[in-house]
Formats: sequence, structure tokens, C-alpha cells
Amino acid sequence: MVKAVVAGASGGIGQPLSLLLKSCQQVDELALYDVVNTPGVAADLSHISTPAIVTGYLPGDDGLKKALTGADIVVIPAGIPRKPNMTRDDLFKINAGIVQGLIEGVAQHCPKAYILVISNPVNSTVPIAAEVLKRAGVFDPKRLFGVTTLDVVRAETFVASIVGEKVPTKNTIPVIGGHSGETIVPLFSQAKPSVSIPSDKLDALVNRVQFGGDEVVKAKDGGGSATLSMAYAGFRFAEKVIKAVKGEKGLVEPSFMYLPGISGGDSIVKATGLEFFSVPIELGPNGAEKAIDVVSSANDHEKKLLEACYAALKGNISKGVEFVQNPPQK
Ligand SMILES: NC(=O)c1ccc[n+]([C@@H]2O[C@H](COP(=O)([O-])OP(=O)(O)OC[C@H]3O[C@@H](n4cnc5c(N)ncnc54)[C@H](O)[C@@H]3O)[C@@H](O)[C@H]2O)c1
Ligand SMILES: O=C(O)C[C@H](O)C(=O)O
Repeated sequence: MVKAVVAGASGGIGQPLSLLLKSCQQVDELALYDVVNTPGVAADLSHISTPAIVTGYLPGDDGLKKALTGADIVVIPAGIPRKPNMTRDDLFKINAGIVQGLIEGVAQHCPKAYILVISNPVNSTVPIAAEVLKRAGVFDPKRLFGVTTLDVVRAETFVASIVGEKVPTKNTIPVIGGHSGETIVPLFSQAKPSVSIPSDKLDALVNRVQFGGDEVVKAKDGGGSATLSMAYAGFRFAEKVIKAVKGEKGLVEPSFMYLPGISGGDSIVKATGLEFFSVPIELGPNGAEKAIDVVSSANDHEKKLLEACYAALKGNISKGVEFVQNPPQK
């Protein structure tokens, strides 16, 4: 039995992500939580003829508790999205508290669940989540994932258009670091199978992966940020976690995680100077089985990108930790 919860289920990401989870044969129960509209979204999805039983909850009447109790996997796309000329960090003020509140609920009602954080700024919301779980005494680093899959999906798509491949998913490209601008570092030198990118196109390609989110924010012109591609990416990651927990082997996807608690993580912490970092993660029955070190094999060009990443990411991580350890005065 797999019970999945989407927190933020009525939103731009939440609705299509819930649709994909409802379509997934591996999900037996799907609980939708949001501060608005979940009864309607749940009623709509419940007519789809797949096995998952769908329920919807609002905050009143112990809604969060009811949604989370018995959950195996909790996916969190709750919070405000960007508008043009905003950075992801500009979302911190509102989204930090939203993520903190939801994770407090997880710590209380389903402390063993796999938690997938989508809400931005991921570079800070994941450290917030870790800190809340630590304080509650239930932190298992192997079960807390910052979802960076959209960066991987973009790298796959954009590289295919440059090298002229018709099938974007042919190459596995590690995208590491964090999830905003220069903290996103695609390692095209480690693509499998290898790709040959013309040197005059490499900088533009890296830039497009790093700022792909801005491309969508600009095109939506005030209507929000990536939702459909994010739902695809979020589901791709969630499905891999579910399949790995059920025993499927060989499932790997980058994720932004607290590495000291994960096998193979310590050497990456040593190399980067950062406890939270995204690297390819081998998934297994307990969540993250192994962090794969792709940092030490980065080429000189990628090492320069990584230096810029480390500097920016350090501040984002401390901002999240600080938010929980020394809460702002209200
Ligand atoms: N990790 C990524 O790669 C990635 C990609 C795209 C978007 N995002 C982020 O995902 C978040 C959601 O984006 P969106 O486009 O779906 O926004 P949206 O505004 O369309 O939806 C957000 C939903 O969260 C709900 N919500 C607000 N407070 C809540 C709470 N306390 N509990 C439960 N639900 C709550 C809102 O009611 C709304 O339905 C944003 O922060 C965005 O920046 C992350
Ligand atoms: O760009 C954003 O704000 C949303 C998301 O993080 C993305 O990468 O599309």
C-alpha cells in the first residue's frame, strides 16, 4: 500500500502533479491538502478509473493531520511562485513559513514519510525542513529530498536540441549544486552516453539550463512560473522514489540533500564545503542509498562554475537554517 500526499495540491503544479499521481498504478491512496479548493480537485480526480482512492483536505477540522496520517510520501509544491524580475530568494519571506508549518505537520503525523520539497527557494526550504525535523527528533537525511529534477529535464531537452537528437531523454546528464541561477551546475562532460557540444555553444547552453526558470516566468508574464514541466519532473522523481522503496534497483536521480547522513556524502561535503548539495542519488528501499561523487571528476570549465555555485549556495543554506534556529521577530 502506498499513500501519497500532495501539499499545495490546488496550485499550478499541485493539480497536474496530483493528476499524474492519480494515474500512477503504484499509488493506492492519494490525499490532497491545500488552503483552498481541495474538495473540488479531489472530487474531479476521483472519477478517474485508476486504483488510487482520492481524498481532499482543507486546514480546518484537523485537515493536515488527516491528510498526513499514514503517508508514505509527501510532495510539497505549496507556496507562492515568482513573477518577472523576482529571484527565487524573494519568495523566502512567505514560503519559508509555509514549508516550516507543513514539515512540522509531517514530523508529528508521518515522521517516516519520504518528503519531496518543491517549494522555492529550494536552496533554503530544504535546510528549513531538515532543521524542523531535527528539532522534532525525527530527521532521517535519507528521506528528505529537494526536487531539482526540472533542471535535469531541461538539460536533457536543451542539449538534445543542440546536438540534433530527436529523443531528449537519450542522455543522462548530472545537474548538481542547488536550484537557482548559478547554483545550478550541469556537468555535460559527464553525460552518458557522451555528447559533443560545439565549444561556441557551451556557455549559452549552460546559461539556458541555469536560467530556464526565468525563461518560463518571462513568457508567463506575471502568470507564475513553470507548472506543467515541474509536475512532469516532480512526478518523475516521486515515481522513482516509490519504485525504489518497492525494491526496484538501479534508480538514480539528482536531488538536493543533507549529505552527511548519506553513504558517500562525506567526501562530497569535504570537496564542496557544503552539507546540503545536489548530486546524483542512488535510490533504494530506505530512500537515498548512496550519494554519487561527480564533483571530483568535473572538468576545469565546470570547476569554475562550481566555485560560483558554492559561494551563492552557502548563503542560501545558512538563511534557511537561521530561519528555524533564530526565528524572525513577529
Ligand atoms: N523545485 C522546482 O524545480 C520548482 C519548479 C517550479 C516551481 N517551484 C515552486 O513551487 C511553488 C508552487 O508553485 P505553483 O506555480 O504551483 O504556485 P501556485 O500559487 O499556483 O500554487 C501554490 C499552492 O500552494 C497553496 N498553499 C499556500 N499556502 C499553503 C499552505 N500553508 N498549505 C498548503 N498549501 C498552501 C496555494 O493555495 C496554492 O494552491 C513555488 O514556490 C514555486 O516557486 C519549484
Ligand atoms: O523559476 C522558478 O521560479 C520556478 C522553478 O524554480 C523553475 O526552475 O522553473
